[in-house]
Amino acid sequence: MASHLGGLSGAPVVRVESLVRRFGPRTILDGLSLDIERGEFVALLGRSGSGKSTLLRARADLDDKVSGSGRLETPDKKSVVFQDARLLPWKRVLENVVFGLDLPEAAERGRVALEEVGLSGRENAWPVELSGGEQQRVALARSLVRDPELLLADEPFGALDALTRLRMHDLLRQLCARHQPAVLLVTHDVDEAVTLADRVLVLDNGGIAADIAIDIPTPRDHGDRRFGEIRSQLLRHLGVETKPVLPV
Ligand SMILES: Nc1ncnc2c1ncn2[C@@H]1O[C@H](COP(=O)(O)OP(=O)(O)OP(=O)(O)O)[C@@H](O)[C@H]1O
Repeated sequence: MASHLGGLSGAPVVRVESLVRRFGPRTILDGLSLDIERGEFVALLGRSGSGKSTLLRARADLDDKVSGSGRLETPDKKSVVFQDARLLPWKRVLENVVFGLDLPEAAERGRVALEEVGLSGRENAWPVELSGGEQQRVALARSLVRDPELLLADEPFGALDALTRLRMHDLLRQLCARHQPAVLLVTHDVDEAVTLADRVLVLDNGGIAADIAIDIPTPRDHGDRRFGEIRSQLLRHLGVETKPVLPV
């Protein structure tokens, strides 16, 4: 699992200070500040429309559609994973993983990355021949082969069935432990956030409404008492009340 240890060694990987972002007259992010340390795994929860994707995709430069202010620093070496794998259908799996990677050892690195995500032997398959979960594995391999300092993930497992999602949690946890990127994961799934993250943030009213360190050793058990407490705390911040289950 990612740890905070790397954070002792220097500046944060992501620095967001008093960030304001507006679409036309609507202010979506309203003075939001946030640091992510090297190797830290941060999950971002928030109601639909609260601005999670806007934060994840925020860029330093503004344009006609987006106005705002504040400071936003992210590393050059960053990768993004979306809900859909976005593979190039006319390229084989290995070609997708190393697409645009201009290195003599690209193919070898691509093979290693595919092995890491459990897809050895599928290098020459076409994307259409893979299941949704397998395609997301390829997307993860494509991200990690670039050795990113920051991995941005926008609901990467949202389209997968529950069992595949659990398997992907295990895989992502292992990959992050090995590669130690800083991670910003947007998710609707409170359990996913508590399972994976070092820190969970709740976005509300354009700012960080809660910032909760997850003090549970990994791998984490959903049935654990502390897991349940943190889940309830987060649900309250999201405006969902949970009632304790009374013994009968
Ligand atoms: N390109 C855009 N132009 C105008 N408004 C936008 C644009 N992108 C997002 N918005 C608005 O900004 C608000 C925040 O959107 P965003 O996608 O960041 O929310 P979210 O928290 O990721 O939501 P969800 O959980 O439903 O994906 C929404 O009200 C949305 O309509």
